[in-house]
Amino acid sequence: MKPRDLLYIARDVLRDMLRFDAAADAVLSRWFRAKPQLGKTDRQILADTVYQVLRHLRLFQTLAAADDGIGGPMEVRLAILGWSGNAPSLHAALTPEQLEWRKRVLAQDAMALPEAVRWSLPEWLATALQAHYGAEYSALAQSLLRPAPLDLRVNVQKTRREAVLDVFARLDLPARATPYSPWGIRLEGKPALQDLTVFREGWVEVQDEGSQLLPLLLAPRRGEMVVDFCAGAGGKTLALGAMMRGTGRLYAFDVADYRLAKLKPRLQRSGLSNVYPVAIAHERDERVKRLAGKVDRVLVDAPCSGLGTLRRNPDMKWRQKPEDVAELTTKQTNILQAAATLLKPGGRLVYATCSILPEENGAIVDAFLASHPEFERVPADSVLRQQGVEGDDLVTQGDLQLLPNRHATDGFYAAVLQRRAPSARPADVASDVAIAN
Ligand SMILES: C[S@@+](CC[C@H](N)C(=O)[O-])C[C@H]1O[C@@H](n2cnc3c(N)ncnc32)[C@H](O)[C@@H]1O
Repeated sequence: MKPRDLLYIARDVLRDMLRFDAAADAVLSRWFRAKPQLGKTDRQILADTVYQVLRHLRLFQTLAAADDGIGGPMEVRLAILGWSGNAPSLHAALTPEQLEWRKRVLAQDAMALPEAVRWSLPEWLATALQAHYGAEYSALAQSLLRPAPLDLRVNVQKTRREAVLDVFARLDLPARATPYSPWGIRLEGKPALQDLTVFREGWVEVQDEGSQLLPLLLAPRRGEMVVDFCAGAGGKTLALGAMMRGTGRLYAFDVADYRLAKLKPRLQRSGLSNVYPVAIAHERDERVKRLAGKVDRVLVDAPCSGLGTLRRNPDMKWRQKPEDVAELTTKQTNILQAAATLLKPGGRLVYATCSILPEENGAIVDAFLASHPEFERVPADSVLRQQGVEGDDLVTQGDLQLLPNRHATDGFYAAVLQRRAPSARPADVASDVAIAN
């Protein structure tokens, strides 16, 4: 497709996306389906351009409003500023006037603008992050603007990380072991995974390194009864199933059928036979109640604002509002309480989110512990150490706290909780041996 035509498609996609009534990836997929004539490179440029605009939206809108020297609707000017093709395609896409305008606008000194504009954060979020992260706010805000790398998790049910790294080396695809997760591989580029045998055969799955640490905190053992309470498309379910070496029973609950449906092909590739997807109506569903007191370990990967994943989903910062976060915290509280009833005495629960807001994280766990004296917090650093994960900087006030500026992962939070055994010994994490290998 001619770059100039692509620029105007980007304008139309942005017009749709900036209504924020659907997730950006869903809007983009709809456009890809509507425009089958777009080639692979066209799609890449289109995706990179509109995501660049979503990341820097507040800055671009401010800059483009201050200098409207080329006229036309705001969406065209945003697409011009966000254009992410190479130099020849840029010159082919823009008129000389547009090129000149782009150069002039992007050369403006943004330092004079307020930080929240420079880092393209809505005011409420900038205020919340600044209040919680203090001196780290600036580094965090800037790290959220950078695109995320492509991380993979090696399926230990089928292979070892070294074997996959060897395959990538032979294919000349730059890749390296991730620093924290024992199963993680970080790729430099973004190869089409569907074309790779290692992917088709279930040796690897796409999963951010931070997300890989949550199953490690739950540390399920062979033969146990485990529930992934908010399993979605099963990113963490698959890792848990592999840690259990395909033994025991792993229930994958979720209220969204369509998300569980996406787990099915992944399960097939994974070679796991211990996973039981169950669609529940809500957290108090009869199918949940039937397992009360019978489960060894429960993962609650709670529905959240997703604000820790802005590198991948920059639209979330524009779609989420403070009142949505307030609604989510009620949901999180209810889900945590219901999930906790499943545990046997001595059982472990991990409460996790991909949010960086304290009200969805520590505040939920603190309130739960205050009203549930039969539970106690287990220090996440000791659990991680038992699992062979080094990194004291991963844990803040006893809980896992991952941030893109510190750990080059998405933002994740997780607390490890244990239901006290009747003998009421304090959390004896030392007796909790590392996963059977
Ligand atoms: C953060 S996502 C889970 C992502 C998933 N664990 C993964 O690794 O791919 C949260 C999930 O919670 C589900 N959910 C929302 N309300 C729920 C409820 N009341 N009970 C169980 N799951 C719920 C959503 O459908 C969504 O799939």
